[in-house]
Parts: sequence; C-alpha cells; structure tokens
Amino acid sequence: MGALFNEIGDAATLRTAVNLLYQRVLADPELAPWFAGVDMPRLRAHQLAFLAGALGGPNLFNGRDVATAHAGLKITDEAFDALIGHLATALRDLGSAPAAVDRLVRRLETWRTAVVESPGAAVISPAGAPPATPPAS
Ligand code: HEM
Repeated sequence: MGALFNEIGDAATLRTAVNLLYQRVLADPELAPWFAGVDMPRLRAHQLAFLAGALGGPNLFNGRDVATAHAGLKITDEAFDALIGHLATALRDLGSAPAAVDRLVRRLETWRTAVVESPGAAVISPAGAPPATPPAS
C-alpha cells in the first residue's frame, strides 16, 4: 500500500485542502478566536509541511513540535474535533477517497493528547512518585 499522502491526492490537493481548512476555521465562531493575531500564511505553510510529512510524503516541516506549538492555548476536545472535521470535509470536497480521509482522521487522532489541554484535568503523578495527597495514617 502506498503512503497515505498519495491516497489523499497530490501535493496540490493537500495545499488546497489546507487553504480551505483555515478558511473554514476562520469562518467558524467556535474556532476563530484561537487564530486571532496568528500569522496565517506562516501557519498554512507550516501545517502543509507538517501534514505532508505526517502522511508519509516529503518531510519539510521545520516548525515547533506540536505540543510546544499548542502549549497554553487551552484547546478543547470539541475544538480538536471541529478542526479535524473541517479538514476532512475539505478533502472530501476536493475528491479524496472517503476511506483515505478516514485513515487520515485516525492518524491525526494520535496528536490529540499533544494539542488538547483540558483545564482541571487530574494531574497524574509520574510513576513511582508519591501521590499528591498522602494517605491518611
Ligand atoms: C491534529 C491536529 C493539529 C495539528 C496536526 C496541528 C498542527 C499545527 C502546526 C504544525 C502548527 C505550526 C507550528 C509552528 O509554529 O511551527 C500549529 C500552530 C497552531 N495551531 Fe495547530 N494543529 C492541530 C490542531 C489545532 C487545533 C484544534 C487548534 C485550535 C482550535 C489549533 C490552533 C493552532 C494555533 C492557534 C497555532 C499557532 C500558534 C502560534 O503561532 O503561536 N491547532 N498547529
């Protein structure tokens, strides 16, 4: 089986999909606030390079790692789902095979924990570290 990159389409398809993705993101009132003040041409270029590499195509990404790029942005699971949904819709609109789009969505799932920061989530102590609250003795 070829790289998912080739199943999705060619480099021009991915470039157009990334442009459509951020058009949809900026038009989505749930997502737009995260991108206020962001240099969008730079973000489009970084996202295109990142996705090409993540899909097994040419790896030209030289940006920050995904966890660092999203640290402190307090991105929710709902926002993550919405953004991936916009990308999937854009690719289907451009004629990518639905099965390939489903595989891409599953692959992007692997970055969820790096992107999403749920406020108030329990802090897990590292293995072997004493629990935050010592047991009553
Ligand atoms: C699998 C999902 C995602 C991937 C692979 C991804 C990937 C990226 C990449 C490659 C960058 C550029 C990093 C750099 O500066 O070098 C970036 C930046 C950014 N992403 Fe994401 N992203 C994802 C989901 C999201 C979501 C759900 C949101 C918000 C709803 C978001 C908001 C942002 C913002 C605001 C920036 C710019 C940060 C800055 O310039 O300070 N991302 N993302």
